Amino acid sequence: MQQHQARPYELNPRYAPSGSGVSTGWGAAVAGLDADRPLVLAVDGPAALNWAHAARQLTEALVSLGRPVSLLDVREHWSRERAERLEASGTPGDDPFFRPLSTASVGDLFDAVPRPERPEGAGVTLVIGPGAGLCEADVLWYADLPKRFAEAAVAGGSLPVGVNLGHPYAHGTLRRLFYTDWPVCDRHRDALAPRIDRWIDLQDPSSPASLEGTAMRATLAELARRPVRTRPYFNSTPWGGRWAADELGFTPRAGNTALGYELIAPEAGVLVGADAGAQVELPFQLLCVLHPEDLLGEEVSARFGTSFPLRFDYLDTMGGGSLSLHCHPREDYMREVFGRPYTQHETYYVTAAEPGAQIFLGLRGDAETDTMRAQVEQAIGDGTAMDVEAHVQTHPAATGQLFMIPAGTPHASGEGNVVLEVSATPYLYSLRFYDWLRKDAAGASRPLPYEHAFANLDTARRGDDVLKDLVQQPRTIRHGPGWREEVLGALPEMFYAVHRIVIDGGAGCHAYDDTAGRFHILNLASGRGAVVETAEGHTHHLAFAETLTVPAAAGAYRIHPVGDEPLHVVKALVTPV
Ligand SMILES: O=P(O)(O)OC[C@H]1O[C@](O)(CO)[C@@H](O)[C@@H]1O
Repeated sequence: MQQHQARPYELNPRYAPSGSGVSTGWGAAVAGLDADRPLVLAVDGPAALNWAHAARQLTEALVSLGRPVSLLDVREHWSRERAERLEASGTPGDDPFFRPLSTASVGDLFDAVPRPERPEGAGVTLVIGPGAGLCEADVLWYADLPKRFAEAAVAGGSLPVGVNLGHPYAHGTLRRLFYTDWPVCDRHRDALAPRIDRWIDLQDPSSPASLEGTAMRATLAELARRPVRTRPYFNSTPWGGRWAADELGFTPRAGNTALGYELIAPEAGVLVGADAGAQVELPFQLLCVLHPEDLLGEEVSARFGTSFPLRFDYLDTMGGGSLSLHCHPREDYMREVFGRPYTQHETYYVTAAEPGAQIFLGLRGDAETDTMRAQVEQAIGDGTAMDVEAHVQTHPAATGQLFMIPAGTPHASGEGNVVLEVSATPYLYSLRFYDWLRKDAAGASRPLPYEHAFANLDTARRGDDVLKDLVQQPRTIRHGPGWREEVLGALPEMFYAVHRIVIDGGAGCHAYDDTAGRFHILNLASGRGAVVETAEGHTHHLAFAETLTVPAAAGAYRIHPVGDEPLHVVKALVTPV
């Protein structure tokens, strides 16, 4: 194996496309169209995108080639009444926080899908907007804006991007975005994926980057069989810290680095291209949709379909505050009330901690729910601080310790921590009890859906059982010369386990593993660098704090340390039933 040098955390992991390369500009995209015949060109994509700007630019590019354009904006054909009915009903209509996941489709927006007129000569009928791909067209393009842009635009009330599906000109809401637009638009995109002729990334609207559909699918087919890293980013929250800015080089938009999206599959993207000037960000989800068995493995995909079930993210509270005290929905509540097939079990692995830092986890033996509820309501009512430690246990945040957080367990990371969350994928269901009386600049608190929280609070596991069940000690399950694999945490009610591969370091020392037909996720939690080398000969460098997916199809692999230092590699996998 070739020698690797340690390198810093890579903010933009990028993979070469298979087949044709990434082009930039509308001119390059339209140059690939068949010039000799009239065309109906459909450009589909998510609701939160500057469609008017894209249509203008694309029209100009076509006209400059001497092609007359007539525009059909499918958003003008959406029915208002139908748009109202996209949201699922189920949770009480006035639940201000959550909605069950919508099971509607983009097609439900139309009384009848419009029929584009066939142009003549060199003419192009340009059909744009979410649902354009349902129209009869000669060519199908998909224009995308990664979800973080939609969330920022909706949260910041900025038009024209910050809208909801079905309401193209009005300010959108996050509730509608998360629980209706995203599931509906994602299903639509996934259904189109096998026949998209060009993927267009509109992160830089003045210079769209695009990749031919065949090259996109060939690239995804390759990546589904070899180790791959998604593009990480951090958001900012009232509790965010500064570790990711100081140590990893992130530049947060709003002052702090809080939740680090290492691998949150529904929002994650894979960068494909030669360099930052010519790259497209493809949804990681497309790997699951197009290659579920290669990526997830046969058994896991039979169980979870095309949903990638595990999530790795950071909670950075170094120099920040404590997370809200919250819990997550229990399995049946998640299914019945929120319409998700599996729930938000979590674990916290402490990557780094300041002296004295704590994790809040589990009820005290003497906690009384009625008193806890009274204090939660008083905090909301008159701003009296809740005595959190009278109800919830605190544990020292020791580096390398894993805390298990099955659904229903009250928890929070305290200030002064870098927590690697190794969790089930759902991530939008923080049922908050208490948020430390924090207010934003406008004097508003974050949502406190405490009725949902109490409905899900596990009051049975408390006192000593919390330490016994949820703060487990490592158990070695495999070892070799200079390395061992430990189970850090597993519980019967959780469908995944968290392991750690410890490599002592030194010349020639490496660990070996095998996906055995189920994907692994690896994170270098300690050490300067590692190289993952698969049996097929693919190698992937992993620097400190980076997260890597090893697809099921990768099979056997080795982990080599870079340099002589010992390594800790956190590994998660779905456990066999
Ligand atoms: O509600 P808070 O304080 O922002 O907590 C962050 C939330 O983000 C997560 O880390 C991921 O969804 C949850 O564990 C937690 O509920």
